[in-house]
Amino acid sequence: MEPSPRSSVIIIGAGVSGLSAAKVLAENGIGDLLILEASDRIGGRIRKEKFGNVSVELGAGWIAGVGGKESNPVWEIAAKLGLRTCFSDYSNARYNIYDRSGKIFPSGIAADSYKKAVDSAIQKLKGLESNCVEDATNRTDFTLTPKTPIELAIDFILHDFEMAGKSSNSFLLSPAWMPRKAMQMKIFECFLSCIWNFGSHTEVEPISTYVDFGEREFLVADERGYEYLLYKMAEEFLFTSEGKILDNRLKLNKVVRELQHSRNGVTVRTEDGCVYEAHYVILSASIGVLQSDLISFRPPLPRWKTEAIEKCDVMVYTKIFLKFPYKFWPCGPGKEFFIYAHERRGYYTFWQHMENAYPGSNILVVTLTNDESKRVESQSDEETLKEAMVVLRDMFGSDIPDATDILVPRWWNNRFQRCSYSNYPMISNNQVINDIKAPVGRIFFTGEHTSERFNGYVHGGHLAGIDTSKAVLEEMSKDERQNDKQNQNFLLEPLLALTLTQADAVSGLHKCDVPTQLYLSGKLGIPEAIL
Ligand SMILES: Cc1cc2nc3c(=O)[nH]c(=O)nc-3n(C[C@H](O)[C@H](O)[C@H](O)COP(=O)(O)OP(=O)(O)OC[C@H]3O[C@@H](n4cnc5c(N)ncnc54)[C@H](O)[C@@H]3O)c2cc1C
Repeated sequence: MEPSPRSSVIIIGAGVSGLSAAKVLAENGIGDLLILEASDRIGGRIRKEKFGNVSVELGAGWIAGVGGKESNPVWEIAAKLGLRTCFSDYSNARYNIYDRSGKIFPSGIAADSYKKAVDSAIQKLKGLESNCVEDATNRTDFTLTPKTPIELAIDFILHDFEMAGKSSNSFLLSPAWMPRKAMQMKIFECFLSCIWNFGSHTEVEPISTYVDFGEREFLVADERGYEYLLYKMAEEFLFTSEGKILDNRLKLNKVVRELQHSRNGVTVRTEDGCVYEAHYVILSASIGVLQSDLISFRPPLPRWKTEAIEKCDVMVYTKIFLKFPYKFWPCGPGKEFFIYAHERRGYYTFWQHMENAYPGSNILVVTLTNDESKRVESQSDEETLKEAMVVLRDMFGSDIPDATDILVPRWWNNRFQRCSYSNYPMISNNQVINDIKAPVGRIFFTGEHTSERFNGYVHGGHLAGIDTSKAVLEEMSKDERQNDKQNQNFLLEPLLALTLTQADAVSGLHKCDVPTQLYLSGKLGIPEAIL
């Protein structure tokens, strides 16, 4: 198929990072940009769906990091657009832990188990801090191995919701927007104290979102959805009519399969056989997609790049929505979040009712992560519904009604996502993220996973998109300066030839031969990035 006219920049992906990048480019006069999106919509991991007559958020649900010394840019946009949000108060979740017979653990036991789990996590961290990573992981003398259902439940909340490791022994710091405020803040304080205690030796970073933007989190509860922010953003630089984007610079259902790159530019091939050319590409596909074989690169990406991509852990996070004919769970202050303690870690552990967000909606949400997410993704929704009902009957008795509807998002099996968000090692030297972010030739990488301080969050994606487009603009102006210089040399050449001796002229021409030839053949480009 004939390639389309060459664009200045092609942006792959129309999630928050791709759209933020495109908007900055457009605002800086890059009119001939093109956005290629694999799915049939914009938004990526920000996605609402109608469920039980309300809008539920299958992906990002919270605006995290509000009320601090700096203003969260996503919160600012939401406030400007009047997006409806609800404050999430997690402080009582640990006092709503149910055992399998429906009894709530006494607050003393819950507080004690929680304290032990936090202390244990801190000890492990300290072990890591003192550079005994191997040792600390293997030692069991000072750390608690969760065994009882309540210990397992708390361990799950601490690690999968705060440290987001794959197991209780992995020390990975996750984005901290997920339900767990009180506990998160507790462990966060501990992180800080670790850092202070270990002074300059430490490499544990506090969670920038909370330090910079504040500790509060707000759940988006708006019929227009979190994605409304993105439609409004798109409206600022793409042609829209009646809420629909009609601009042909946004192409949906374009699955990019190959990027062929050289000093001259990038050729993009899509699954439907289309070919697009650009001077630069901004690739915003998730880290999970980069780890998959969806997009191939010609020539292949250098080793430092592929190794960095492989090193980044991915987190799968699944919110399962259940609709009931009436509510049978406790409501009121301190009851929004509750926990189920089971012998199997992470088995339908974390619950939220949606009465605060949508009163009368009679919807419950249960959150699964990683292996449990993958397990439910691979089974039928009926099976998942059955499992969830057994859990709910354990907690609330056998006479509760069956759910009338269920919604199970499948982020892991979505080939355009392959994860919910990136998950960097907590103890790291930033090399991995720097390498993931670094461009390769004319291909620039963006997305939440490229945000050093805010990876995993919507604002991380937003800020990454802005940063990446600024870097591309910088390269474009370097190109321009170089082209101007070449132009000047080219114009001066005949003059120089007249004023120089024949010998001088020959050697002078020789000096500017290569760049001139490159210029004339249109091959002048930026140097290949550190391959
Ligand atoms: C379940 C879940 C809950 C979350 N909760 C929160 C939360 O409460 N608060 C918060 O701040 N963050 C949350 N996040 C994280 C947040 O959603 C992401 O960090 C952010 O949306 C990522 O944006 P992005 O632009 O980097 O990537 P994406 O949104 O994934 O955008 C990338 C786009 O690229 C497209 N694409 C992929 N491959 C190709 C290809 N080959 N060709 C063309 N297009 C392609 C994809 O279809 C997608 O549209 C959550 C995420 C999930 C999944």
